[in-house]
Amino acid sequence: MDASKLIDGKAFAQGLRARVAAAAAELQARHGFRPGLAVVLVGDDPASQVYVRSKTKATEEAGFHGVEHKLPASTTQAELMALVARLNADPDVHGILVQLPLPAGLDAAAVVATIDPRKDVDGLHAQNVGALWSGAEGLVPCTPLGCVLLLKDRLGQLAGRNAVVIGRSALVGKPIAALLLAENCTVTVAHSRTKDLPAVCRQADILVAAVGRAEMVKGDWVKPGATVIDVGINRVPTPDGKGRLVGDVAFAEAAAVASAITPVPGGVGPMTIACLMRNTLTAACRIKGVPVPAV
Ligand SMILES: NC(=O)C1=CN([C@@H]2O[C@H](COP(=O)(O)OP(=O)(O)OC[C@H]3O[C@@H](n4cnc5c(N)ncnc54)[C@H](OP(=O)(O)O)[C@@H]3O)[C@@H](O)[C@H]2O)C=CC1
Ligand SMILES: Nc1nc(=O)c2c([nH]1)NC[C@@H]1CN(c3ccc(C(=O)N[C@@H](CCC(=O)O)C(=O)O)cc3)C=[N+]21
Repeated sequence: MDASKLIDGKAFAQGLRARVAAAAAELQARHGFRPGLAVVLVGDDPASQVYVRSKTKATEEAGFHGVEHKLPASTTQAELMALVARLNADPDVHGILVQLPLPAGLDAAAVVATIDPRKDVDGLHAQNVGALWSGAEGLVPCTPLGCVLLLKDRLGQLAGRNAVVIGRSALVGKPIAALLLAENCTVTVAHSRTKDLPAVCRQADILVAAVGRAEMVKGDWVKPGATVIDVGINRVPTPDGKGRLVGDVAFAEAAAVASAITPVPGGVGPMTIACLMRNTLTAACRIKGVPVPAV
């Protein structure tokens, strides 16, 4: 594969995190506060533990105040809601992320509704969802924001392009569709009931896969010259038992046809973490009433 086709999310994310860290140092010097992020993890899903660890590391590197709350899977709805209420009231916390999915028996929608929308750095609260679709100021989900930053960096103007998003989750598919629509793309949202998905995908100048099915999107689903964003994170078994990460796109086949493509790992995943830092910086500045630095 021609290396210039690769969209290096890891490198872009490193740059973004460095700019966020510089802005945070400036805030500390001028206004005397640090952005604060609270990450809440319920239960002991090993994949979630990996993400939470990388979020905590990024929080430290950005010079933010960070708190990690690890709760047992036996946590009750009332206990979790009480923790969110405490974090809402904590003046040192400007961002709250509750890692999803929650263990069975806990109502994620009710928890999200409890988060102060100004601290909702995942952009999942109804107020932020409404703001995203109506063009008002709010907080935008991290993974979708990361995808669009990569697309604009690679393609410049997105207006008029045909975008196909596979997946319609509240965390990924729907907000990506909203952001691409705001960039004046013509957006199709495909899902498990879509008829002839390969033909729909072949229409796409921009193809975003957010499905959760390892290597589902084949090379002949990709329009020649298209830009492919692979959001999927799937661990597949290997003979040595360690497993490896693959995306929702069959990378080698798709890369042969596309003009640009994100790898997994090293594509959208690192952007999610960097955008979480960016959102926390934004939330902190708005809450404190100081200008939001452009990063
Ligand atoms: N890189 C990152 O930072 C992040 C990566 N992820 C990864 O992205 C992927 C998607 O995550 P998420 O949106 O939370 O997943 P969900 O399971 O919530 O949503 C999956 C979506 O894919 C659709 N779908 C499932 N099977 C098919 C199929 N055969 N054909 C077409 N559409 C299908 C579903 O359709 P329907 O609605 O009809 O059921 C649904 O809309 C996962 O691999 C996840 O690990 C997630 C978050 C961040
Ligand atoms: N409330 C909530 N918000 C989320 O944003 C959220 C969530 N819940 N639940 C789980 C998913 C998944 N997610 C990822 C974050 C970083 C990487 C990431 O950094 N991936 C690295 C590889 C990491 C590895 O090696 O395991 C990469 O793709 O290069 C992946 C996935 C955020 N999620």
